[in-house]
Amino acid sequence: MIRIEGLTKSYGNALALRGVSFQVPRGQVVGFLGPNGAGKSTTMKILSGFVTPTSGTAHINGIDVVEDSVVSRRLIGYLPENNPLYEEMMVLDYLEFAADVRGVPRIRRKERIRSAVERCGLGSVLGKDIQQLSKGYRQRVGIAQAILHEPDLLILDEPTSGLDPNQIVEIRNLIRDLGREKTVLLSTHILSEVQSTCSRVLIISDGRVVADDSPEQLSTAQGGTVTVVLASRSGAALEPGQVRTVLEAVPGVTRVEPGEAEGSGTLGFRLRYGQEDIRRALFEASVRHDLCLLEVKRQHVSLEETFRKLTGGEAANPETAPRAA
Ligand SMILES: Nc1ncnc2c1ncn2[C@@H]1O[C@H](COP(=O)(O)OP(=O)(O)OP(=O)(O)O)[C@@H](O)[C@H]1O
Repeated sequence: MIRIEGLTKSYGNALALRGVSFQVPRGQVVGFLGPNGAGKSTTMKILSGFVTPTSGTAHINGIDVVEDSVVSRRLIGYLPENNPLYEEMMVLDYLEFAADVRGVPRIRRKERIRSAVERCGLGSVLGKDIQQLSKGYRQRVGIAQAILHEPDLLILDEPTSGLDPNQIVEIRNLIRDLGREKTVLLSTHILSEVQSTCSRVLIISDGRVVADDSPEQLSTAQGGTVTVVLASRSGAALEPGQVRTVLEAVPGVTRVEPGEAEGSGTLGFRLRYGQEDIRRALFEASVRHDLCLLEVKRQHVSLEETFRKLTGGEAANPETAPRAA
């Protein structure tokens, strides 16, 4: 559905995209994550035909978005960042106007608007001016205008930004519902949103894609910690330094830190690991060294930690951030 190859974009001397490539097959709901200024909106604007790339190509369903932007735009429903709407218009008038702009044939217009209104839950506000609406309802109007022409691909730039928690849940449910029949690319800063809505995550930092995987795999690939509580099998006193040496030698363990014990005669440690699951090797080492594992608890790195690691932490701004790996 989407094929992007070697996309670059410079605004004057500033390079917003430094060679972005990815593909999205039909039917996926993809979360596009990245710190401020990473290049998410620029990528989405290029796909939607509002910005021309400096180099590289982008295709929607095989249609070049630069060469054939009139055709490619028909395949896309786009909700821009900040959702610009005509505030003084009534919701119904605005949707009629949007259907006209989108080239929805007159004969189909009524039915398409009815369907978008129903899907986005706008029935009760059709007669209101847009300026009277809450931010949540405005986002629904923005999504309704994006689906009027029944596009196969939805590009949603921060659809839940500025919403309260209830509104966020409602818009998320709407996106999940739309994702059952459409391909969706949505950008967000909210990591939990990606976990609850998306089957795939693309992380972009400083104009480059730095990760592309399912939310679960992304966390797993970054490793995590295993907390253990150990006792001696024979009843002999445990010597912390010796036990630590045993644990450090377990294949896959990258660091051993002190952890919580469970009472006298026990020792607790926190073991950091990379990609490998260390639990089997840990069990075997314990048996070999006459140790009894009273507790083993594994925790993957959270998506939030993964994001910070891949994007250079809080200072992840193209002007100031260290270049991501
Ligand atoms: N019209 C423009 N003129 C000059 N620079 C721009 C323009 N639009 C974007 N940029 C710059 O390009 C870079 C990427 O911006 P972009 O808006 O694509 O990032 P983003 O990931 O969407 O950020 P945010 O999460 O803050 O919306 C930033 O450094 C930004 O300042």
